[in-house]
Amino acid sequence: MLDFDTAQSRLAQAGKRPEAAETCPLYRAAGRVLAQPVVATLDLPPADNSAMDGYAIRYADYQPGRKFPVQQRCFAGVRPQALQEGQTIRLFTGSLMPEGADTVVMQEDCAEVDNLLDIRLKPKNGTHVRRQGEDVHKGDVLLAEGTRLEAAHVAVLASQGLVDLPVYPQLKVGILTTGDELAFPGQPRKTEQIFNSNGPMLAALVDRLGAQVVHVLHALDTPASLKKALATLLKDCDLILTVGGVSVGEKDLVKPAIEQAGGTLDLWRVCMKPGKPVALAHARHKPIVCLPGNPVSAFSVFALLVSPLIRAMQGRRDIMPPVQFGCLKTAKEFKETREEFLRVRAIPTAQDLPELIPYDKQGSGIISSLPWASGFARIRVNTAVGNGDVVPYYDYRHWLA
Ligand SMILES: Nc1nc2c(c(=O)[nH]1)N[C@H]1C(S)=C(S)[C@@H](COP(=O)(O)OP(=O)(O)OC[C@H]3O[C@@H](n4cnc5c(N)ncnc54)[C@H](O)[C@@H]3O)O[C@H]1N2
Ligand code: MOO
Repeated sequence: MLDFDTAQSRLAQAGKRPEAAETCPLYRAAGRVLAQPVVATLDLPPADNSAMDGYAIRYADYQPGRKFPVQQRCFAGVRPQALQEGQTIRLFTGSLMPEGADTVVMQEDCAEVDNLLDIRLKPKNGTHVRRQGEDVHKGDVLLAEGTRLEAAHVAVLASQGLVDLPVYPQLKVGILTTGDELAFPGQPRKTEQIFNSNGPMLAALVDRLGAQVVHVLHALDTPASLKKALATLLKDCDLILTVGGVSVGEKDLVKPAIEQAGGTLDLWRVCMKPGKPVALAHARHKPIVCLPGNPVSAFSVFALLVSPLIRAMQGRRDIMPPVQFGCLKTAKEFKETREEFLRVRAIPTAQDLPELIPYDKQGSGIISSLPWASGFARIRVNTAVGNGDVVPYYDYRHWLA
């Protein structure tokens, strides 16, 4: 059995990074991955402007008690006149600074009567002016290639006036569930069947990572059914995720079906709990990850082993999310012969580290543990861990994004 960290880095490198780029409109850019760095072509702000509703003056003109005639009322979006000596121009937040003015007096610190401004509080030289380029300089690298675009990045791109962006094509993922005991939600369920929760769950996980779910297929436990499904997935997808049928049972036919389709098995079985029977194969240069059928195992393997592979194949820069730490709060002691990933809920505390509370049922079929938890606590192999011990914590927010 392969150790967890080796398996994680081998899976992360099991796919090709994208080469081609395509164009995506700004309004559809959230969730996409930049294929080129973005360099500023515009200073931000593009020109000095007022940070307050107030009055522009030349600081050198100020004397206590002096009244300033209001030369112009200059709203944001209006071009200001050049300020004449001893005068003031009425400005609003975002109005451009008039030529010759260097200071803005907030309207709360002065009073305008009959077109004359009386400044009641001595201003500070240069105050309340937002300087050209103080945010961004023309030529700055704003976003790196491989950045996954979120709303914050869209704000930066829009502020440069960009409408079309170079992005990598969306990764196409195919999902294959297996097993005669499964009925899809919406289909009639026989007494001997359970609903197929892994198919929809994996589709949601893939979608959340910003990849495209091309197929969610189901194969019966027969070589012919598996062969047909694999052929479709290999034709249409860049990455294939199968689930179930990879353990040691007589109907665990997925690995032989991949080999029959011309694939080669790269690894099988990782020293982790849940998730041991996970396999990695390649067919037609495309990675196929075979996830264990138990729903908690499939979910955990996806987060910890598959998500870095997907990020890499999407062309993202940061493929391995941060691992944090937390303090276990438990009445039990944990010790396993495999690296264990407990489903835990992290509770912030006044101290540095959050408390990690394990769900009371930790079996691989306990679906209710998944939405209850906020992440996984890692229990090192053959190491007894109990209340108050500090352990690595893998937060869903990072590992499923
Ligand atoms: N003799 C042994 N038995 C098992 C071993 C072992 O080492 N020796 N390993 C156990 C471990 S650990 C796991 S994990 C499972 C993995 O088995 P498979 O990947 O072959 O998965 P299946 O047997 O097909 O299914 C396991 C379990 O999950 C349910 N399942 C499967 N697919 C779905 C789905 N799409 N939605 C909901 N539930 C699903 C299935 O009904 C089974 O209950 O093997 C252990 N056994
Ligand atoms: O690996 Mo299994 O995933 O322990 O249940």
